[in-house]
Amino acid sequence: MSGYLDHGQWRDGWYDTRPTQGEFVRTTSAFRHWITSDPSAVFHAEAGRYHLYVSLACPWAHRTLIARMLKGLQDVITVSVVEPVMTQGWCFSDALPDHLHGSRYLHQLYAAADPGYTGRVLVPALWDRKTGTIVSNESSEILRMFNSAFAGLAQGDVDLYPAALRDAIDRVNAFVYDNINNGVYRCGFATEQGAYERAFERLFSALDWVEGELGEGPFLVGDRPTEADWRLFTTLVRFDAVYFSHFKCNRNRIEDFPHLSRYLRTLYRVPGIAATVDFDHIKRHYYMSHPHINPTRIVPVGPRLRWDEGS
Ligand SMILES: N[C@@H](CCC(=O)N[C@@H](CS)C(=O)NCC(=O)O)C(=O)O
Repeated sequence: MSGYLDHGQWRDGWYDTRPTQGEFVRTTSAFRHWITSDPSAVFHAEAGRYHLYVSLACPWAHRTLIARMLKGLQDVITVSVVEPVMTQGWCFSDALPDHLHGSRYLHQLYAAADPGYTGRVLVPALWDRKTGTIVSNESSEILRMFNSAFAGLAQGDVDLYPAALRDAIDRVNAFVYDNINNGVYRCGFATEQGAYERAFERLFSALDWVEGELGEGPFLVGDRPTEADWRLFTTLVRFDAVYFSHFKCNRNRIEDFPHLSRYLRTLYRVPGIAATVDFDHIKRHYYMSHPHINPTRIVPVGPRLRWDEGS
């Protein structure tokens, strides 16, 4: 199941919510180097140098895969995908191998990057072949690096973080992260009724707010999708299939919000995006990796989702 590294040694274990009255508190990402386009920097953008480890189930990793695809960095950044169901945390298999090191578990790479590492073993993780370490395991920063540092190597010319919109994007991101991206986890991983209900109220009042905003304009900021939209998208696309039932986020489905559901369809239909969404991985990961929430580990068959059909 899930666990963590304790001075480089794997230990099984879940998040301890006792000190926070049942509230889930996300741990901060440990590897925070920054890749730049400056050739004299230790970590500079180069084709074939960096390798991205992702889970197709994970909404945070999904952001980085979307940025890689929209920027046209598929030939520049190589990828390994972990198995959706955790064993010793994230793992690899013959079908889904670690293309770079042939490891069995992602925690082996964390221990290789830092033999004394203590903490959770998270995706996404961006590995540097040259220095043999993890450059970053913070999705928001990997997304920004793909957008800016790698722009000169990119096939696509889309800018996900345009200079003129940065303040507005940062404001929306902070709100969406606290209340929605992390909000669904706060609902699902709460271990006391009060903590769950507080997260639930915040989540749905935030979705109501976004619904209102999307009644005024097609995207969160400006008239084309920016990173703010893609960061929201990875939560919305999982919502009706997983968060609604598994995480008890069940006041409404996204399908029940006219503007949010229209917006979700629009983003899903951007060329290349549907191929980054894997419902088999998404559903098997959540329903099978959290036995304290779903002890039978049965994966629901539904719901029927119709984003790629007519609106
Ligand atoms: N702040 C991180 C969060 C990443 C994260 O929490 N990833 C989850 C998967 S959705 C994970 O790897 N969890 C494994 C664990 O907690 O043991 C980011 O945005 O990159």
